[in-house]
Amino acid sequence: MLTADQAEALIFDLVTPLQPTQDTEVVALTAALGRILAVPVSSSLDFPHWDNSAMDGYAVRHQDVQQVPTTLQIVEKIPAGQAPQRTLQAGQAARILTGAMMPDGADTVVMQEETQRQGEQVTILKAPSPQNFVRQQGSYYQAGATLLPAGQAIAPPAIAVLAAAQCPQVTVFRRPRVAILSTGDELVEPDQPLQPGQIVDSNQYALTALVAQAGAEPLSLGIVPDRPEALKSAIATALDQADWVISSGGVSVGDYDYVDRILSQLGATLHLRAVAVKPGKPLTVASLPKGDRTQLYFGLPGNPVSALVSYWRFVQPALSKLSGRAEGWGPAYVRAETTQPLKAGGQRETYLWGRLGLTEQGYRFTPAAGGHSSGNLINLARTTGLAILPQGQTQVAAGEPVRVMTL
Ligand SMILES: Nc1nc2c(c(=O)[nH]1)N[C@H]1C(S)=C(S)[C@@H](COP(=O)(O)OP(=O)(O)OC[C@H]3O[C@@H](n4cnc5c(N)ncnc54)[C@H](O)[C@@H]3O)O[C@H]1N2
Ligand code: MOO
Repeated sequence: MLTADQAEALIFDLVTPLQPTQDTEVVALTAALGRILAVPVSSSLDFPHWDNSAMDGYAVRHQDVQQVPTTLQIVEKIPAGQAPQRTLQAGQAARILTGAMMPDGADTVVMQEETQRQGEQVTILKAPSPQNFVRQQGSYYQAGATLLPAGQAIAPPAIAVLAAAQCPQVTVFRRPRVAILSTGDELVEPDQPLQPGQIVDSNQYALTALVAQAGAEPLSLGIVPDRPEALKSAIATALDQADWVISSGGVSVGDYDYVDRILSQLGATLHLRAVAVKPGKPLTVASLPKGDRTQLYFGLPGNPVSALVSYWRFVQPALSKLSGRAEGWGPAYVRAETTQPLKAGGQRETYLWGRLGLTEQGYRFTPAAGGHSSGNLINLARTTGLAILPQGQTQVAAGEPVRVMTL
């Protein structure tokens, strides 16, 4: 059985990211949050666009103000948004406001607090250094410079950069489409009355939300009964309609665990059937050709916690690579001090869910109350981290460090 790291590497190798030549769309900047840039964005402008003042004060010629106090004649007032009208001559100053364009002839700004005004004259009280408070044209970046590389996720500061660079639209990767199905005769929708032996299909809803959160487009295909023909046609439809497919349930060794067999019948190559982790040991990863690309199928275990942990650990990073992101596919890991003892069986790498908090003394991990059964979905809702005990380790004492996967 592969370790989690081996499985992660194998899965990454199977992923061909969306292509900038064919998998893109143009979206308005207002709809670009969270999308992945498909082509680099470069600037058509210098930034700042022209020399401008960083302060409210007076634009002067540095050579005029080396000996202070000295009094200059004010020849113009330049508010932001207005082009200066005159070239500054010897002995002259221009009243200038923050962000306003420097007049020709001026090279230095003296802030208002270091001057004294009398009518149309200003006395400079303190000698400034050359270019004082002047933001030089092109000093932040120059026309032609790359502002944002391809593969970057567009966060709010990037939106500001794109707006400033006059990009009202951007070319981004399309959202990958991920079909989701739940297998099991025992499953019912949340609004249905429960008969003895039935449970609600929570995985469909959890996985749909997770896929949407990852920036992909979820396609919820509902519950499929444990009948091979029904499952085969549902999986075939899902493969047809989506880039990738995620199912939950039916991947163990039970009498109704048909997923792997059906994938083989559909011509898929099975790469993985189990990983040495707890929860989430059964995990089917298969690939199929579709046109000139490869589709992936993830068969997650049915237990609700196992399904989510498997998704976080193996599917989400792969989806991140598929989406065109250039880096940062996997989750972030931190070292945290556990506030309570942690226990594991030791046979498989074990993931214990709980709350990860950041204090001034560093990260703290508190395991969920009520135990770590892979069927106990309830205490997963407040989880923000998964503490990882390596294979062979059976406990961590309170106050000791532990590796935690952030969620
Ligand atoms: N003999 C063995 N039995 C099991 C093994 C094993 O190695 N040998 N592995 C166990 C482990 S670990 C897990 S995890 C489960 C995974 O089994 P399946 O993926 O085949 O899942 P099911 O049997 O269909 O369901 C397991 C469990 O989860 C509930 N479930 C299923 N789907 C959903 C859903 N959509 N929403 C909420 N809950 C769901 C289901 O009712 C079962 O209780 O196998 C062990 N068995
Ligand atoms: O791996 Mo199963 O996921 O332990 O419950």
